[in-house]
Amino acid sequence: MLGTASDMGKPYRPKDHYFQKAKQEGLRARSAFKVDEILKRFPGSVKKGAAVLDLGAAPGGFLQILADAVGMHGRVIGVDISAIRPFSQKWVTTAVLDVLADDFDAKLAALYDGPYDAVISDMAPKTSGIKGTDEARSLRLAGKALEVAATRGRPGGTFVAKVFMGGDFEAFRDEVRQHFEEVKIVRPEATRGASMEVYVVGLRRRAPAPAAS
Ligand SMILES: C[S@@+](CC[C@H](N)C(=O)[O-])C[C@H]1O[C@@H](n2cnc3c(N)ncnc32)[C@H](O)[C@@H]1O
Repeated sequence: MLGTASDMGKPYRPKDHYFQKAKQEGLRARSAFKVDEILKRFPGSVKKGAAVLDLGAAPGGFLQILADAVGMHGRVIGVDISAIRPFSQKWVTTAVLDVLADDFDAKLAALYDGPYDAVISDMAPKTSGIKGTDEARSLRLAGKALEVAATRGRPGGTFVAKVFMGGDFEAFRDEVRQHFEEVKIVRPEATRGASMEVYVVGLRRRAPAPAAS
């Protein structure tokens, strides 16, 4: 994992401290620092040998951190509507997939059928500039990530999803609580100053209730 960064570039500056730092460290995106911070805050949330799904993974900053976190005996599956430059690590698989497409679940199962120890989403919609619309689109993506975690996540596993604050955010957090024993809201240091984004972290996925007979 990466060294701790305490000097933050909070106001929006496209080539800010984290941008420069990512470049120096050979990272594909400054967002790598966000997942790095989340993994450090919750030790054991992604362990060596784990199977991790990264939704909205392009260009691959999160994937670089996750690949190191799980190591060669783990699996990392990264999907995005944009293509992701391939990884040299054999345990990292990437694919172009739209999580909102009707055939997403089947295509994901064909890539790796799970179960996943962690489902992580950094998905963000194309922003319209209309606050309510962007919040609703963000929640739709996060809601899909939660659905995947609830169906393909291993009991005891981890969930992380980026969400724009506002709108039905609280209802979403409550929904995450139904599936995970502990829920935390994290705003990593590398988050840009004006951004409304936070990460909802679900720890220790509850075992699904047995089907009624
Ligand atoms: C902030 S970027 C992710 C950055 C990435 N975590 C990294 O570290 O490189 C958000 C991503 O969400 C993806 N995305 C948005 N809608 C999506 C969808 N319906 N299905 C899959 N990916 C989607 C975008 O294409 C974009 O690459």
